[in-house]
Amino acid sequence: MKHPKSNRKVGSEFKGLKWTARHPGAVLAPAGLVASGIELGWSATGGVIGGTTLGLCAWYRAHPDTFDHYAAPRMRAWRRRWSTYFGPRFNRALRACDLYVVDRRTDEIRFPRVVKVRSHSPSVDTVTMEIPPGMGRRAFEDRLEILADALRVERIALERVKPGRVALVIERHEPFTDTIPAPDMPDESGAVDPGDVYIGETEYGTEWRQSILGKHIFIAGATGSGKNSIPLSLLRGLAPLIRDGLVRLWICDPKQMEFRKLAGIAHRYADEEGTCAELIHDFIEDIRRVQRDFAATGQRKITMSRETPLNLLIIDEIGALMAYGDGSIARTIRKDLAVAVSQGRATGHATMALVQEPTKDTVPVRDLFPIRICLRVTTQSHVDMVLGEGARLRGALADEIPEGEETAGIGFVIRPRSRVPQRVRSAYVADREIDDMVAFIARGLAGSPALTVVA
Ligand SMILES: Nc1ncnc2c1ncn2[C@@H]1O[C@H](COP(=O)(O)OP(=O)(O)OP(=O)(O)O)[C@@H](O)[C@H]1O
Repeated sequence: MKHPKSNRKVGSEFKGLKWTARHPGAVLAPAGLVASGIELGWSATGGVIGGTTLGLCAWYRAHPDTFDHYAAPRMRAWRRRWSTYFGPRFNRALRACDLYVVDRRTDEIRFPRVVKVRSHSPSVDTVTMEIPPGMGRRAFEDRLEILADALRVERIALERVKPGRVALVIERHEPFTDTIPAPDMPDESGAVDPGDVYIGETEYGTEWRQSILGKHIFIAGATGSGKNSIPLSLLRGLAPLIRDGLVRLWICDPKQMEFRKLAGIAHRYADEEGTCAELIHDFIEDIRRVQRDFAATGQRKITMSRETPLNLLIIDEIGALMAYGDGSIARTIRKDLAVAVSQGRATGHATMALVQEPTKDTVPVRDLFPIRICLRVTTQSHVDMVLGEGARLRGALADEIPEGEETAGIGFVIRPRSRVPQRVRSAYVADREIDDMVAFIARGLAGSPALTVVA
């Protein structure tokens, strides 16, 4: 039944009760501690707290992978929920940005209410807020910059969760302020593990490493975002294996830029759309050849040697190839890549495709690549196109990375075994270092001794 609205505000005791019902933990946890202190004694309660803290410290030290995955995001989100996105200071920031509405009858000020805080990574929080009636999403959109200044954070992006709810994706600070120097080139093949090659750093201060053993990697980034530095960093790490004929490069370079320098050390190199399609087709034929050898010898897995090397196909600007001609090349490439991705693992054939714009031409092939890297892109929608649905909401603000050399090589990958984006930066391989690498590889390519390393 409809009833007339009163001009009186809801009593503060009932507001308090409502708040308690919404945040039972905030009341139950301290109440539980006091009850335990009274019932079990303060020293026993202190012992339990101390034991829990010690257990967490031991977990933190002993198993960083599981701690960073399970415990750290929850602890960080809890801390930020109650220290940053709560109370008068947070409301003051909202007020300074005009992010509130005033009830015309009661003159009560209503702020957007924080419903959930997630802190998937140390540098990004996702704060879901319920917006009060009378306030639109546009109000947030228009004030994101001043809100970022008011909260003293790097930048804020907005995602719509559902009607009446928005999520602020808050990038607190930029973890990468310096260029990461080019990776060292090991002297000997024995010092390289192709299953674990250095590319750069992660926002956790750990090394960003990647396997090329039958892996398929898709790299998206606008022009100047630093895409090339990813394959080039990998190649420096793999240099002795390429020099010794244990890894073969197949390069499609329709743009004829940096990769042109690698033409002399590549097993195959093509720089026109038609010849690129042929090269990709021959790569598939190579997979089939190894499969036939497997069938003949009963082998099931490649052992890296000069006779059976690993193969790495790099396709620069796959978008250009997919959009070329009458579509027949795109169809062939798509079919061939589907074979490479589904069957290349056992035969030691890895692929790496680079693209400036993950548009609808490239979407069909993008889904074939299990590992995707998104550097700076020009549109919000590109982020989820590359990294998967909801990636931007979980903090992958790749469209918000400022354009410029100081941010080149910065991007996001989805952390293995989770859907959480991780900010990464690849090392920078300058022209001089590409030349050094090419000279190093070319010196030994012909006539180095046969070597066998198990992949
Ligand atoms: N990893 C990096 N770290 C720091 N600076 C980088 C990095 N990669 C590239 N740069 C700088 O950014 C500039 C642009 O990089 P680059 O041209 O390789 O980007 P790209 O994404 O490959 O562009 P395009 O698609 O146009 O080839 C480079 O000239 C270099 O100065």
